[in-house]
Amino acid sequence: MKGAWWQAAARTPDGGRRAQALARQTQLTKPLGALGRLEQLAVTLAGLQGRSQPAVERIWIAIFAADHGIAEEGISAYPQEVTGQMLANFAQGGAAISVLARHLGAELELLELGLVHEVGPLPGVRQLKIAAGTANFLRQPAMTSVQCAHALLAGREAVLRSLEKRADLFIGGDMGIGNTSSACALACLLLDQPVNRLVGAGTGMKGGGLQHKTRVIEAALKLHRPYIDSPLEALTRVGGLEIAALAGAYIAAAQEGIAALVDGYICSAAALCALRMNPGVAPWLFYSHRSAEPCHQALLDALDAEPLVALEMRLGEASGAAVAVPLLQSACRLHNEMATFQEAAVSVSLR
Ligand SMILES: Cc1cc2ncn([C@H]3O[C@H](COP(=O)(O)O)[C@@H](O)[C@H]3O)c2cc1C
Ligand SMILES: O=C(O)c1cccnc1
Repeated sequence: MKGAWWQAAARTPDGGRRAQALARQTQLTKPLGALGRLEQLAVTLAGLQGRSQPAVERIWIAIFAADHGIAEEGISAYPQEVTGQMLANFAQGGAAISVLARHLGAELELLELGLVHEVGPLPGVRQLKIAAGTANFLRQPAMTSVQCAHALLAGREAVLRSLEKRADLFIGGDMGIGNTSSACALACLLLDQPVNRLVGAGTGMKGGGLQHKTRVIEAALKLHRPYIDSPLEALTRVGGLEIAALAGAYIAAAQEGIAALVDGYICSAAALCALRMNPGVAPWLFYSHRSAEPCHQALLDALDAEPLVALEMRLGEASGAAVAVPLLQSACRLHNEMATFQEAAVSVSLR
């Protein structure tokens, strides 16, 4: 698709602010480099936010929920109804991300992109209903190109709303039973790797169940591979509505100039799509955690990403990103509030 919005140039981070922040780090009362990667985080954020005092105070978390047709192949340990039921749980405040968002004082935006098992209107849930879930990609493309474009746009619109509320940081999250199969299929296509090297348990497929999941994804890739000539085509054929929305959000974040913190496995698959669709996205993404899913490391390697924490989490819902936020906040507060050698009358090393 020539001339689509996702191909428009990403913004360039502010090199002047970045250089200023780097200079300030040399003046703070600590041996240079002693705060490790926290120093780099503050310097990078200063460049992205275009301000000498970077901040992560207003946090926007958008959770994209959607069903996956591939779930009918028995590739998840949980039934498809759980997608909608968990969306209701998010809305009622009982899910992991509900707790973490409250803890952070973050805005939690819930978006229903398309369910098979409708849950009816829920307070606080934006219902877009792009399709009744994706089609089963073992038999046909998961999405039409129009559906995929709608989902990409849903992600962009979430980013635009976060900017209206003057958010400092955008976080996307996923909910969709079966989406580890989609993420694995995407990773195999984008990284040109065999399924058995990247496939993982997801919600808990082990032994024969995992073998079955592997065979289903292999068969699906055999069907689609001959038609895949672009990352967008891969996303359309084996992705999910929520994965496309996440990719759209990362691209829009880079175009509109807001830093995004990437969650785990599913979000990293979306981030790799986003980068392949628009390479200017790369500087705008921070990577929060390393998921216990084996495929995640392969994706992180391809993204040249070193996540902030590795807690063996494998939930999704933006939960890994949420737990990493305090690290970004610490980096900012240290950068902004520590005394300089001059202010504290501490001698600078002469050696
Ligand atoms: C109760 C529950 C809450 C979740 N929250 C996120 N996921 C995560 O697990 C699902 C992907 O795993 P699979 O591909 O094996 O279905 C996604 O919905 C993802 O968001 C959950 C899964 C369950 C069961
Ligand atoms: O790491 C993730 O994002 C993940 C892992 C398993 C299931 N859902 C999400």
